[in-house]
Parts: sequence; C-alpha cells; structure tokens
Amino acid sequence: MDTSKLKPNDPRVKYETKQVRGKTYSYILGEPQGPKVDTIFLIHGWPDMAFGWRCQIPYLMSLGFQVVAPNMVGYAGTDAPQDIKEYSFQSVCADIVALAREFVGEKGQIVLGGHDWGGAIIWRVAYYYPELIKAVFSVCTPLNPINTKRVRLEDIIAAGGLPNFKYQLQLGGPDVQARIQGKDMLRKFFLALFGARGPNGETGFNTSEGVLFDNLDKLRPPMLLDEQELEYYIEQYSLHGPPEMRGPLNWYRTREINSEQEAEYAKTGRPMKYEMPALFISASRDSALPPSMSKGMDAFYTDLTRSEVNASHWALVEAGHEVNRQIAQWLNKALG
Ligand SMILES: O=C(NCCCc1ccccc1)N[C@H]1CC[C@H](OCc2c(F)cccc2F)CC1
Repeated sequence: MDTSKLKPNDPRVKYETKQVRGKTYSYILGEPQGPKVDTIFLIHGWPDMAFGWRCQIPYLMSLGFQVVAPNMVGYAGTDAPQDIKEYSFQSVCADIVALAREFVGEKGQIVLGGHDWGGAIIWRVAYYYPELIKAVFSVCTPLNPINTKRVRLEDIIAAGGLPNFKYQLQLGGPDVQARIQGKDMLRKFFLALFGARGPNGETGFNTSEGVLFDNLDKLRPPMLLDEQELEYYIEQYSLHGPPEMRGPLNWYRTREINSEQEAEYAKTGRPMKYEMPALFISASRDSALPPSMSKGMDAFYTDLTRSEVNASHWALVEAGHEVNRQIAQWLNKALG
C-alpha cells in the first residue's frame, strides 16, 4: 500500500460528514485494506485541520487501522458556531465521544491521538471518558492538569510566567480575526505560521508577539507546505465566510469557560490518573510547547512512554517518518 503522505483530495481516503451534537463535523476516513486492527482518532491543533495528519493517515492504514481525522469545531468543513461554549474542552470532548460512538458503538474503544490543541483535548477525553480509550498519545502537547485556579493568562504573563504563551493574548484578541481575511491575507498568514522567512530571515510569527503583521509582505517560500498544500489550506479555511479565522481563533477564547467547567468538575475529587497506555512525543524545537513544559507529567500516568523528535511545532510533517515509527513501536507494545 502506498504510505506516502496524503495529497489534497487524495483518492486513498474518504471525505465524509456526520451530525454530531447539533453540528456538522467533516472528517477524513481512512479504511485499512485488510481486516481492521482498531479504530484510531487523530485530533489536530491550530492553525491546522484534519489534513495536518497527512503523513500519519496512510501509514496507520497500512498497519490495519481504520483512521478518523475530524476537522475540529470551527475548522474547514466543520461548523463554526457563534456560541463560545461549543469550543470549550468539555464540549469538544463530548463531540469526539459522540463521533467515536458512531464508529465503535456504545461499548467499543478507540485509540486516540492528538497534536497541539488536539493534544490538550485528548488528555481531557482520556480523563473524562477512560472507558472509551484503549490507548492515548500526544505529539508536542504535555499534560496540563485540570486547572482549578481561575488565574487569567494575562495575569500569569504579567507576572513573568509562561512567556512562550504570550502570543495567545494576541490570538484571543480582535486583531488577527480582523486583519487576516480573504485569500491573499490567508496565504500570508500560512506562510508566516508554517515557517516562511523574509530576505533577512524575518519571521511572520513568534511565540512572544504572535503574528508579526509588518513582516507578512516580506515572507517567501520555502516553508513547510508545498504550493498545492498551501492552496488547500487556503481553500479549506475559506469554506467559512469572512472573518475566516473566527472559528479557529475561538479556541483562544475559552480559558474562562474551561476553568469554570473544570473547577466545577474538580469538586468531584476524581484524581487525574491515567491507567491506559499513554505516549507523549515531545518536539525538541517547539517554541510554543518546549519539552521542558512536560516536567512532572509522569506522576499522572501508570503506563507512560515518552520519546522526542528533532522538530519544530510542525513535527507531524517535519519528522513524519520518525513520529510514525515511534507511534507504531508504542502501539505494538500497548495493543499487545
Ligand atoms: O497555541 C497553540 N498552538 C499554536 C502554535 C503556533 C505555532 C506555530 C509555529 C511555531 C510555533 C508556534 N497550542 C496550544 C495548545 C494547548 C496549550 O494549552 C495546554 C497547556 C497549558 F495550558 C499549560 C501547560 C501545558 C499545556 F499543554 C496551549 C498552546
């Protein structure tokens, strides 16, 4: 079977939609050629979409997995509701569970993987719905234990904490939503986010300021996307009318609702202890989620495997073969 990365509109996979908790979810569905080993769900991050797993989907299909990679709420062919509650961790987790039940039934289980925001989400799904999860893995995103403190990100950063999260203040604000509209601006945005540089090495994004609007016109390939992939990102993000970035950016406007909902849940006193096999793959050069952020996470797991790839935030494509090898090696052990 051809395990090369998916191209846009690749005939090796299906593009389907399902109604999930009142929303239309679109997803990539990859079916194995022979008997199905298990079903794997892959949850993308920002600013990404199901296609962000293009290096993993054919490979996992060749191992006999049925692969489901949804476009998450607000992205591509999935609805972008106005209500911010639909973007909260607990709502997104319930969406994933509802979609998973469509594939494995009320008693079945899935293997669940995530990257970036998807990595934050899968740790929550495995905590809230452990009975659904046979094994769980995250690329780049360490565990962020349920945060019962209602500290605002602004205050943490003003006090000198989490400097690598400062860009999130810009992304949650009005500027990027207002200024990144239309195909030309989306093109410049993706050039910035996927590593294009200016003539003197200028970047269009960094984790302390966010999108550097003054540099966007200077950026030129090469970048991590080829021309066809770049066009596909622009086309998929344009499925939502202007402001196209509203859905994806809503993921940066949920801190308050997440901490309210999680503080409420924390009253149950249920400990955050993962009993299922877990894998955490850190990316050595991820400037938003450096490996150092995973300090102390091992204490929450009974069966955690850790590894690292030499890559930036975009490890899934930059180190695709190595990420695939590490997932396969772990799945072999975890699924026995
Ligand atoms: O913003 C994100 N991704 C965009 C990266 C853009 C980029 C492109 C190119 C190069 C560098 C960066 N990801 C989120 C994912 C969830 C994270 O929140 C969970 C969390 C905590 F809140 C605290 C501790 C650990 C933890 F995982 C917060 C970053």
